Amino acid sequence: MGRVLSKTPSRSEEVRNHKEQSLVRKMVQPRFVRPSPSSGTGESNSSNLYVANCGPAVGLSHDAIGAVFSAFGEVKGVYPADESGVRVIISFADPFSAKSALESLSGRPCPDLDGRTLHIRHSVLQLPSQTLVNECVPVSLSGSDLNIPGLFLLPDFVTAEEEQQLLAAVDTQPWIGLAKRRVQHYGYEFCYGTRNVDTKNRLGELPPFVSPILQRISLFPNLDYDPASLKLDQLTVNEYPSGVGLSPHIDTHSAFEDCIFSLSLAGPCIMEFRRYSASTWKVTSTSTDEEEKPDTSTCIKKALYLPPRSMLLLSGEARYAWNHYIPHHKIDKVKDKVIRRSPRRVSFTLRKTVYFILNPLESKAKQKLMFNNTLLLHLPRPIPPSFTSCRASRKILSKRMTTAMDPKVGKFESVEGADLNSISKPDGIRFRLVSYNILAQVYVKSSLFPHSPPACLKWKARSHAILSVLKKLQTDFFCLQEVDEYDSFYRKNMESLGYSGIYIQRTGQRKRDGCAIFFKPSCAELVTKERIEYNDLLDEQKIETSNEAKGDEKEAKEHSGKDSRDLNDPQVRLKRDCVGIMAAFRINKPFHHMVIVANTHLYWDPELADVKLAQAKYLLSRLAQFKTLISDEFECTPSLLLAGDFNSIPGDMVYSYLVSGYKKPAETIEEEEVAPIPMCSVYEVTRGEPKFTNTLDYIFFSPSDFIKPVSILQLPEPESPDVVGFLPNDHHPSDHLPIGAEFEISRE
Ligand SMILES: O=C(O)CCC(=O)C(=O)O
Ligand SMILES: [Fe+2]
Repeated sequence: MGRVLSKTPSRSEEVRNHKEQSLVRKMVQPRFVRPSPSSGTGESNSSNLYVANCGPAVGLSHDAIGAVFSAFGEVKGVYPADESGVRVIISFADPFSAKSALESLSGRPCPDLDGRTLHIRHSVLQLPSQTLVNECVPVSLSGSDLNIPGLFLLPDFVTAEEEQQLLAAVDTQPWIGLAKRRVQHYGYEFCYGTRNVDTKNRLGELPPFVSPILQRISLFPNLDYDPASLKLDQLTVNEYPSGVGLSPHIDTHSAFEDCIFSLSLAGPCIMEFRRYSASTWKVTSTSTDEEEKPDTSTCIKKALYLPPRSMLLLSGEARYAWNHYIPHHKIDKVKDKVIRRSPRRVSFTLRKTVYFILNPLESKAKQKLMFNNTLLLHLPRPIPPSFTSCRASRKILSKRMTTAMDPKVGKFESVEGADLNSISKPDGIRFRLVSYNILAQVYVKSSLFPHSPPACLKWKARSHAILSVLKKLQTDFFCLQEVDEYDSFYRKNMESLGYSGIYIQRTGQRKRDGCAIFFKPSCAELVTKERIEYNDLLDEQKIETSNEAKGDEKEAKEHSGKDSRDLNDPQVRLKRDCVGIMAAFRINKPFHHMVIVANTHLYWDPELADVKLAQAKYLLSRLAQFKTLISDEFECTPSLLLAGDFNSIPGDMVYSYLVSGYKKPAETIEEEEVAPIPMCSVYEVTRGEPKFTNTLDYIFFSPSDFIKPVSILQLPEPESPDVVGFLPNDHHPSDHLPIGAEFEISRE
């Protein structure tokens, strides 16, 4: 009788099995895709997650990602979600593991994945009928036939011999593998995760083999552009195998100047162009660089045949108003001919990077330069005594009141027909947002508020009065600052008023208040959120040292309320523990619309105006990135609201910076100071900024054709009896008053 063979595989068998399994895994990759923009977080009983903002293109291998997710259950596979290299599908063995991974990891930085903030949704299974249909757009053979201003195509820009030399040159260089194509970067690396260039890392001069092309470009006919656009310093070489295309996109506005040149080599392709109707392109052009997936009914499409050796120039309208893309086809129809794509097409895309000196995300060296310049140029300005909500400047007497608290709130007053013109749409979405610094109890000491009635400073009376104000305001969103006792008091009480909340506490140990956004789930569904910590502006290695120093200075600070350490040290100066929070909400009725709401509290001290400015810049850079992510992931144009206590008055550097993206170029301060997103203050564009106490708090919104403020919360006149003297008082439980606005969103 034969022996029963052992079932335990040998080591070599194990290795082979593993290899076979990975092969099988690759071959049978399930067709899971990202959920459609209208399906919210996807199918919540799915075992598959769609994870954005991580992948090989940002240096995170599928194995590393799988290891992090396997902490929540058995991971059956990690697959690219698309060709971007920054989105993956995680396939769990069961839906419970998927759900708990989503709940634990989504919307917060993941320390084991380079601190990237993951955006996770349940994935959906793609049905076979949804596979790509080859839509036909008539293909033009010449650039001028397309009739797109700023687009030029020059055939035979290089000779066949030069083409071979260029291909040979890049083939000696290492390729970076993306999901479906390979790339090389010269000058600066283009980072697919952020859709930006890493200006910290100059890779060097452009290689000598492109010099003849650069020379020839300078002789390009029709060139009448700003010479800055033509000092090309970035080259991306793309290699597409047959059938592989490129998704619709507009090259990143904030990363690249106007003129973009693309040389086709080795094989032809069809490049398609699409844009929204003329009335909307201005709006999208001001946003950062999103992949646009518009409603096809309002979109014009054109197609151009790019023969090998031709050079394409996209500039002006062609560069900013039209998305360009290469359909993923193996066969293209050009006029009446059927053209098979060659096994390989290589393109050289040449661009000029934009250099932002004051971008706080740039190199620390530049930050310090900015820092010193600002210090030299900007003298601290005292807050005028009329702005009484700045605690440090409160010196005037008020009458004492001892009666029980009787909170008062203003009414929403219509501003339709005010500066913003359009007529109200009957089927628009309307919602209200209130911003309110509720004054953390930790700051409420009678020594700091000597003129307020002592009874109204007590936590119990004040907290209940605040709740009563919030209840009376009946708004859809609250952006609250200086929220302490979030878990023990506000969250629960707001829940019983029908609100859900998200919260970020200040960093550091000393001050325990933070920023909260409360929203009505009946109005808006929370999709994803991100934390903003302004201590990110610090040079990380040095934080340790400053922390050590902290203990010694603690006592001194407590007495003065100020930081007695060396404020010339940027590490000390920038470490203010201030925070913000931003979130994307989906409003479902009467139609789907995504709204991004950000809430923050910037540093208070007028003497540290440069620090506040650095915080404001960091805030807008994060908001712009978040907006790009949301537009891209949810295929939408979100509206953008930013509220908070900015501790700045109109005309301050912070205020001027925040609205600089909206002003006409002639009005902007200096070119490098322009904010990456257009923002304007809702009070300013309607009734004017309030004359009174709240001139530190603002609600900004990003103007577009489809959002307009329809009412604002009235503020009392300075002489109104309920505000005469000092806040807090019996009618106002904080030293700030709530500000608010109602917005109307019309269908895009
Ligand atoms: O391959 C091409 O010709 C276009 C490449 C492109 O659009 C890009 O790199 O942004
Ligand atoms: Fe492009």
